[in-house]
Amino acid sequence: MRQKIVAGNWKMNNDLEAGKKLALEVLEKSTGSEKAQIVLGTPYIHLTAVAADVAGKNGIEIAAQNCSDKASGAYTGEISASMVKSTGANYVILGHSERREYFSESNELLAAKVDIALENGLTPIFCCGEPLEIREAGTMYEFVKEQLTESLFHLSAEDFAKITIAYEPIWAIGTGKTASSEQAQEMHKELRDHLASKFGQEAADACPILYGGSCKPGNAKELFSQADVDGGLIGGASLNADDFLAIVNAF
Ligand SMILES: O=C(CO)COP(=O)(O)O
Repeated sequence: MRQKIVAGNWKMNNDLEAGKKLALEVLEKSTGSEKAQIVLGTPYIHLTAVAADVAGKNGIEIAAQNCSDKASGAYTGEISASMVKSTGANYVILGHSERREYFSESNELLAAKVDIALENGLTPIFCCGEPLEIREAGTMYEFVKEQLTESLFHLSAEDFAKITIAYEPIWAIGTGKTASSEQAQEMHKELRDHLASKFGQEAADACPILYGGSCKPGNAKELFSQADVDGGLIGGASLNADDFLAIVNAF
């Protein structure tokens, strides 16, 4: 059976003290026997402290929200994959639509980020998803498949086996407008078939595909009951430990 994962993406929220408090609250309120892997995606500056406090406890894993496509050197303000790994984080969220939009991250750049994350032992949570106008034009499957093709299809079978995907329709992020469970399932199935066309059915069947976009305690169960929805990437609701754990426990 595919691994179930519920990952919080805190985005640019919480100063260090508030972040540590939130992570400790998630630890306290979790049991270690959740059916889904819990991942906390914190800002860079929180990684070291949060990893020291909670990484590996009750099985909780830590994620960065980005990393550089470069290994090291004169790139002021950047954080490398090896630096992320050295904090105790084992995951990195890559290609979030906010990074694609506000920081001009292209599919090609993201292919390089995926490579360097894998080289450094990080599990990429690779985000994809279409804007509203593409959904309305009805070309969303082609659009999202192309994101996967351009950023992931160069991978070896061995490296592809380490990838987690998060489908996040941009029109559902932070808007309170969730994709219906049917819309999520249809896209996830399309993406899994697309991955199977490149990596084979067995590899595609083993790849966790998470849903993100206004996923809340009230709709998580319905979304997670879909055959190809293997968990969630949670923004707003991950900033509250009770809400976040209610989503984790929707499995
Ligand atoms: O962007 C998201 C997670 O990466 C989703 O955010 P919301 O859950 O706040 O809609």
